[in-house]
Amino acid sequence: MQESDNRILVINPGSTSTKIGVFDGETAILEKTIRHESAEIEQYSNIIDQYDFRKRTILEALDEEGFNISKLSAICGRGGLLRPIEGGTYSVNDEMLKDLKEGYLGQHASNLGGIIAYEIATGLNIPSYIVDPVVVDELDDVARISGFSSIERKSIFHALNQKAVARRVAKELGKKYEECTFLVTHMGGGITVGVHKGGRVIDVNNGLHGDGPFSPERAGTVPAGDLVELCFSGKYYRGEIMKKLVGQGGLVGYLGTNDAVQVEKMIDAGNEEAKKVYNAMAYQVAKEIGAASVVVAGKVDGIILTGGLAYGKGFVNAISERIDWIADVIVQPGENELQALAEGALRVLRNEEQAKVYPNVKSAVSK
Ligand SMILES: Nc1ncnc2c1ncn2[C@@H]1O[C@H](COP(=O)(O)OP(=O)(O)O)[C@@H](O)[C@H]1O
Ligand SMILES: CCCC(=O)OP(=O)(O)O
Repeated sequence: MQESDNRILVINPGSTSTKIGVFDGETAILEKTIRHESAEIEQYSNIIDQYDFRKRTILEALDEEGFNISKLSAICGRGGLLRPIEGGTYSVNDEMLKDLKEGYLGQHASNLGGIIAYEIATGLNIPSYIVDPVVVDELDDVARISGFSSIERKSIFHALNQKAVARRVAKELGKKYEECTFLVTHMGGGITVGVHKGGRVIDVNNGLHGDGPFSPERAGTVPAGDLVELCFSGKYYRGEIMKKLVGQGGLVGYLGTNDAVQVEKMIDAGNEEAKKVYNAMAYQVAKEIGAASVVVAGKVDGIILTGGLAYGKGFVNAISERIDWIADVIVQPGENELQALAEGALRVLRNEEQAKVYPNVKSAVSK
């Protein structure tokens, strides 16, 4: 190991996968994605119930690759649905663990990132961190107003990857991230479209159970009145409705799978329903990007398409042909989250930054 004191394990639990990495300094020596079918995930009623299964998955994967965890110097997990906070690297502390276990702003696999990081790290007597959690909140005030005075719009999105990819593209363009205006679209289990301006994400759809396009496992925006009728129809418990919005929504609801590769195979085999639904998802993503462009009056340096779905050429084309009149479309398939987690931890381990203490300033924003 080049940098003997800086071997970092990074843990990224997503809705359709668990991704892990081991880094020596900035260099990845292991990156692994373990995909989870919706049937495997659906047997758990709460995210916290997935704790043993996800932790075991991680430890078994490390074992298979012959990694000795006693050599680690820190563990960094993807941060979940905490109170709204500014971006950065945070030490996992008791208050954070409490909010992650409860799911302060809701239930999502990323809640497990900090918890698993802490549990493994404590056994090894090393520090644990999270970086740029899904609740990073940099919204302009105008974007908080929903139109329903009892409900405020929230910033829940792929903050870690959106920021990491936007920084990478800015560098490739020879600019600073803070000088650019990008519309960044992350397309994974959930789909979020963020408006990045002056180094802040000033507007974004709530990708969990708020608004925006439907996704492999989420319903996105649904007609509000019809949803209210369904909630009070007596046919469903609260938990069942929530599952129809998150987990069993989107592609899962229509086609029974969260796997876009599978959907593409169904389409190739002549399944017309799969074609219609997949095309509708591309249509909704494009529509959301169009709406986001209006936030900055069309003055956009680039539209970035990223996340697992950005590997799908047909899907990307179906989006691009509707939006490429706005700005150049830059496709960055997959994500940079493992690297971003490692770099966030490294900045602290190298004393370039101090770890932030949770919770901080923005936690006054209402639930
Ligand atoms: N080569 C590919 N072509 C099309 N879709 C893909 C490809 N690879 C992965 N995907 C899809 O991307 C989605 C997962 O994206 P990902 O960013 O890994 O999600 P998450 O982090 O939420 O688990 C899945 O629907 C998966 O099938
Ligand atoms: C909760 C917003 C982030 C998100 O949707 O992540 P996944 O795509 O990994 O589920």
